[in-house]
Amino acid sequence: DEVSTAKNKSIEITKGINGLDKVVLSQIHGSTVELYLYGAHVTSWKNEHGEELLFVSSKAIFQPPTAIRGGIPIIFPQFSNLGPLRSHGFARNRVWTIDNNPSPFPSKTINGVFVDLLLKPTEDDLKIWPHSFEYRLRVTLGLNGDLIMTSRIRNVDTKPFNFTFAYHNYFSVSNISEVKVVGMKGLDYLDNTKNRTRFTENRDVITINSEIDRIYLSTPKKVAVLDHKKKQTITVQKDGLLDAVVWNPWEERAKTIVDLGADDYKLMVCVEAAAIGKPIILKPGKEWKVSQKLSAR
Ligand SMILES: O=P(O)(O)OC[C@H]1O[C@H](O)[C@H](O)[C@@H](O)[C@@H]1O
Repeated sequence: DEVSTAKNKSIEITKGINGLDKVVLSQIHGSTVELYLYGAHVTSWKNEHGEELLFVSSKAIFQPPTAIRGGIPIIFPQFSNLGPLRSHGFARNRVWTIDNNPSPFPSKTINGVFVDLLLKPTEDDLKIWPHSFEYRLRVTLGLNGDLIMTSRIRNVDTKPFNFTFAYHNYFSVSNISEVKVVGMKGLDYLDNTKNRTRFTENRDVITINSEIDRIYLSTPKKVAVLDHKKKQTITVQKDGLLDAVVWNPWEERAKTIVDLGADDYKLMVCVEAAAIGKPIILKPGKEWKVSQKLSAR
């Protein structure tokens, strides 16, 4: 019964693959989240039945400076090649620290178990991106198994800076042919496979049977991934993040990605909560606060 199966919620700091530091959050009904300090990278999110909801590549490389292929990379301060930095910026390639003394941040999630991580630029980072910032990430596993990620990015410099951002969610799917992405009808998108030409989506439901790489602009707060075979819906609820990226490399492009198994593209879809279309301009002393909540039902 309910009482005898309930465990205590817990947070455990342990070693993951290749001895990298990993945090494991566990909830009383059995759901779990795992994240690496390397990249503040969530690599696992399981429901109370122990079913994995995120995709991680069978060939993922858990070795800095390579970003982990799968899970939830944090894309900051640059999405893709939209600026002078390497693809997707550097937050996913840095070792974050645990913030044991986070600045005041009331947890709205009752009975959530959470960890706070912190990233500040090093001298070398300031050479490639000369802007002082403090990035605080709170990762919360709710009592009901929801995964909530809240980002607070503060400009501690003397000049404004601009950036783009994404929670680059890789979801696990039974087969890409079973997947429907909903919430984009009537929206404009930039097609990354066509030099970011702007088009308008006219489908109610997006099905995927070839390479897709699109930045949907100003989407509703909720977008969803339906998996017919799993009888599962994953909802991405965004707060402060206007855009949503949908990506699947499909067969040919997948072959060019060294850390993606040949057939892995069938088992994943990326639906990312992002701020790309209108880059964020942050003034000195100001903080930008956004979040996403992932639910699987
Ligand atoms: O290979 P990565 O740098 O991790 O990028 C993986 C993918 O991320 C996003 O979804 C972009 O829209 C894609 O254009 C890119 O290919």
